[in-house]
Amino acid sequence: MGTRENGCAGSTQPSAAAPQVDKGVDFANYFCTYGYLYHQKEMLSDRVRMDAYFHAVSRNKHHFRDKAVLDVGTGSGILAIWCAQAGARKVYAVEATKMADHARELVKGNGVDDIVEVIEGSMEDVVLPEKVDVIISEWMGYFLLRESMFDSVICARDRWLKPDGVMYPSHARMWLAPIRSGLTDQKMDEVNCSMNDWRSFIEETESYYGVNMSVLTKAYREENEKYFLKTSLWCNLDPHQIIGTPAVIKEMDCLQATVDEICTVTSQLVHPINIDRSRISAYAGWFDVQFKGSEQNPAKDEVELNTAPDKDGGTHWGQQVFLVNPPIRVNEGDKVNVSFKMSRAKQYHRLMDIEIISELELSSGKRFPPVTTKVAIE
Ligand SMILES: C[S@@+](CC[C@H](N)C(=O)[O-])C[C@H]1O[C@@H](n2cnc3c(N)ncnc32)[C@H](O)[C@@H]1O
Repeated sequence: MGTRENGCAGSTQPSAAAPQVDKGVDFANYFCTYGYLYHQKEMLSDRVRMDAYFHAVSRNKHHFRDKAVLDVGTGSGILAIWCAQAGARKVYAVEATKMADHARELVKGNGVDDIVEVIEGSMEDVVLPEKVDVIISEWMGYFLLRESMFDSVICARDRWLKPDGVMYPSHARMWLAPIRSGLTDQKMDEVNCSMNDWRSFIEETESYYGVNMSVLTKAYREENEKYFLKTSLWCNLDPHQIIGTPAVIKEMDCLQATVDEICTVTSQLVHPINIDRSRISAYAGWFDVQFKGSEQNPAKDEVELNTAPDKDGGTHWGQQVFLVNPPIRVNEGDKVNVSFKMSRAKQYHRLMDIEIISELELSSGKRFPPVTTKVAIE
């Protein structure tokens, strides 16, 4: 901690992985939606998310009492208000969008404006008058890292967290599991349907207007396959759809994590299959985060926020589903060896590209040639 090696503005040694982002483009593509109350309301209505943060703060008041807190990306101000209610001496609530005005109103309306100071600005540019004891932030995107907001939290931590400070959440994990789903067949049907429509379109265009469009057929198919099959899907899955043991792709201690290590995430996984006569038609990715405090300053009551498939519903994050086409036939006792890689999309650092190489190993020990699945998280 204390170094500025993670791509913060003003860093003396910017990380090679830290992107040079045009702020205007970033605002148009990313921040603008957070400026709307309807979007904040979606997050505020996610009971699993809300309960986790609320319990983490209210059951660990010793971390907050008389302390200085920084809320990175305060949005409506909800986390900052809870920190004040838990006894914080001062809460710096930083928000990049005009939602800061609403946050200020909400803070005042709830009588904690003597404690919570809402600062409109990008975390990377904000200067605080002191270092803080706690950094709280809800920075998680789909499959944990989409949105790349954790970069801003790392930047804040390296600049503003005291050496014995605590992160809320303190730890995070990414998970992957093979699943069965009708979605792969459904999306393949949609590609076929779209190609049938394209063929009629070609015939009509040639007969009415004398131009043969068929040289574009390959490009049209590729475009459709990218849209229907090679872009991840948002789902809240039923746990019964998981057909192999989930595996942890990555674990992070939020006090230690660096931007370099999250720019590209690679992992070798093994998923034992535990359902007979099934098909891996996709992989599902999700995350969990823990509020455990730190070694020096542990939580009294540890809380977890889990976005795994859940029969009682789920969260607004759901799971990201990566279709495997064609599906892989499996039986109980087989296992699938996976090489996983997630990197940031070249055109925009807040989106992700996924590569999953699956090698099926039968219970007899026979191995099949690896199959590669490439999917974008958009
Ligand atoms: C997922 S929302 C969470 C909002 C609120 N903390 C909550 O839990 O309901 C993330 C918020 O962080 C803000 N944000 C993201 N990156 C930021 C940055 N670098 N500086 C300031 N605000 C940022 C976004 O505009 C958005 O309002």
